[in-house]
Amino acid sequence: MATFTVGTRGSKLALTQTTTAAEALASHAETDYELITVKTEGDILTGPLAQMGGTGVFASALRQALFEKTCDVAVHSLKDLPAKDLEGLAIASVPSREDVRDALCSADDLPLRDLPQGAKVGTGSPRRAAQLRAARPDLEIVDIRGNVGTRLARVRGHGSAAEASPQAPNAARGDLDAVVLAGAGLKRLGLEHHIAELLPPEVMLPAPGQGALAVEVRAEDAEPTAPLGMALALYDDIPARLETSAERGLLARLNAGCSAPIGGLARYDDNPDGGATLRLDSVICAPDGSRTQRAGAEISIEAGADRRVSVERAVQLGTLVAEQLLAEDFGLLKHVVDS
Ligand SMILES: NCc1[nH]cc(CCC(=O)O)c1CC(=O)O
Repeated sequence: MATFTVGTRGSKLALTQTTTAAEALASHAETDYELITVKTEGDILTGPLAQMGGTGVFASALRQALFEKTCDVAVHSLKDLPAKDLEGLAIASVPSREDVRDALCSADDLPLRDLPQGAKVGTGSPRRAAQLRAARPDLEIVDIRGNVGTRLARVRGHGSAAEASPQAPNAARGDLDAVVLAGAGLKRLGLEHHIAELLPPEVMLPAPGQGALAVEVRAEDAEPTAPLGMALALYDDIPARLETSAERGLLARLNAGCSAPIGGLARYDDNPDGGATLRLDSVICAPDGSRTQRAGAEISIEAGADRRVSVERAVQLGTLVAEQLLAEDFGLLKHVVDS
């Protein structure tokens, strides 16, 4: 087939993720690709992320580029995609997932429990802020944003920044005691030496879709007979696809986006009989962390189950868990619904 074009945001993380996906697709399809950098609203606006309102600020320009045929393939961080599918486009692959956990990066590499009383911890995410406050009510949460390097520099100090060498990661200090970032982003950028602690899901439930990529194309290009169809299908990973389908099902039913204080994590585990269990856990937090509401459920997936049926069941699992949260609503849900 002819060369295909792949749209990407300009950040280092986006370029790394997009290149990984493009290389995999090109090798499955035995062809070449061309990268096209697209500027997105999320990269241009500077206000706190949580106040920018609406979902998908990072994704919309890339999707526009697909519709306009500026590119054939768009690679997104799955957690930045709105939970509702968009008519005319298809998520053709969800490749195998990176680490799903949130990472604490702190001065002197202190874990969460050892941070000094009243320590300043930076995050722009209401979900992370609320769960940090629930675990450590004494912390001072500071609203920050920017790319991974900028955020790390708030702890490591500017001269050292994200590019601090593994030999001297603590060469300088910033104005914060710690920041929380997705472990996946740090690992993909080769910055895992900055991670003091990968926060366990019991303490910090990650954002739905965290650590996963979504490869999106125009719907007709996802067909098995389309030039890239087989390559896209080969790049799709069943566990990652089912986990993220459940997590997106949860968000879709709650009508919530990535700036809502909602955590959701599904895990796919193989069973000895050849089948698997898909379990989804979720949390909604009061923004001040004073209350949290949890719900979870699981389904079993038979050996050799049809992929399309399993995806539908995963989405239903998300809906079911969302409805458990809605049924027991203690008034926290009014914080989650995006306008
Ligand atoms: N919202 C920004 C964003 N979107 C995806 C990632 C990291 C990679 C991932 O979670 O897959 C990040 C940065 C972060 O949350 O620290």
